[in-house]
Amino acid sequence: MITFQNVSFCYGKEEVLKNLSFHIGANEIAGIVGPDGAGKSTLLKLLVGLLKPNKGRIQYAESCSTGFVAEHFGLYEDMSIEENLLFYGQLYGLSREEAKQRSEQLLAWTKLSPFKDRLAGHLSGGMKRKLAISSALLHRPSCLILDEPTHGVDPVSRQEIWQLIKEVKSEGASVIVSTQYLDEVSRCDEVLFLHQGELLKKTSPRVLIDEFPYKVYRIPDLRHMSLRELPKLKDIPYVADAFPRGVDWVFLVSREEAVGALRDWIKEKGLMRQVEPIQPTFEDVFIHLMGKGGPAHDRT
Ligand SMILES: Nc1ncnc2c1ncn2[C@@H]1O[C@H](COP(=O)(O)OP(=O)(O)OP(=O)(O)O)[C@@H](O)[C@H]1O
Repeated sequence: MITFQNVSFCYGKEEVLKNLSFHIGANEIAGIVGPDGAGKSTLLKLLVGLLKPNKGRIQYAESCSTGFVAEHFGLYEDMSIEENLLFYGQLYGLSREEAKQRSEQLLAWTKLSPFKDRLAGHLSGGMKRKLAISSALLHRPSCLILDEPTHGVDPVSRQEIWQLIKEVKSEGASVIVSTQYLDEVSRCDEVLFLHQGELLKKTSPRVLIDEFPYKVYRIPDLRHMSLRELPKLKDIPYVADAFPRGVDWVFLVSREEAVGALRDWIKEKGLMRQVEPIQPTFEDVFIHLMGKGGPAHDRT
């Protein structure tokens, strides 16, 4: 559907996207994941053609049409939900009948039907977000592009937004969606990890977890332990990384020998704790990828 070939982008002299190459297929949900300032919004603006690359090429399939919802989108706040939808339908060149039919479908998908006469200015954050996405879907684009659609919305709306994304996919379209929430990665077919303008990895969530080269262990509840101990533990042979998560400490381990050394440390500190194996999460994978500055710098 869309192919990036060695694409770089600069704001002035600052290069914020660096030599990105990837392909997004038809009927695929692609998640763009990365911390603040990684370049997610810039990448999406290139995808919709709002910005042009300084280097490289972006190629679109002939059938590709896009719908876009920016992170800070605009709605006509003094118009009702239904009026907003019909108005966008008009902007996209739909007949009133077509716009009405499509609006009804979108209102059902988003569960906004009972509120269709409410002014957009009087909606909750989650409802506004769903209306903005619906407005971008009136013309049935083959590729829907969403910049952080679930940022700051309540958990129920977040669930409904992902349900809507699934409906869009079931119609045959692709969805490209940026997020800071790593738990949303599992909902995507492909995930692109961006860090400081570089693409660290593009793969399916399952492969990401399956190929993670470390076993993950946890020592529970070390809230009273000084964080100054962590670097010492990172220096244990075959401990690839160690970091706190909540009150626990988490360890990425490349060989089992490291677990024995962690148990020795627990004994030495006089603690009653176990070293417990746990499933790697997308957060573990991402922290590890970022810490290593990408696969090219990987060490085991
Ligand atoms: N219009 C602009 N002019 C100059 N620099 C910009 C502009 N927009 C973004 N940047 C810079 O480009 C880099 C990437 O920003 P971008 O907004 O694409 O990242 P992001 O991953 O979407 O982050 P966020 O989640 O905070 O929006 C950041 O360093 C940002 O300060």
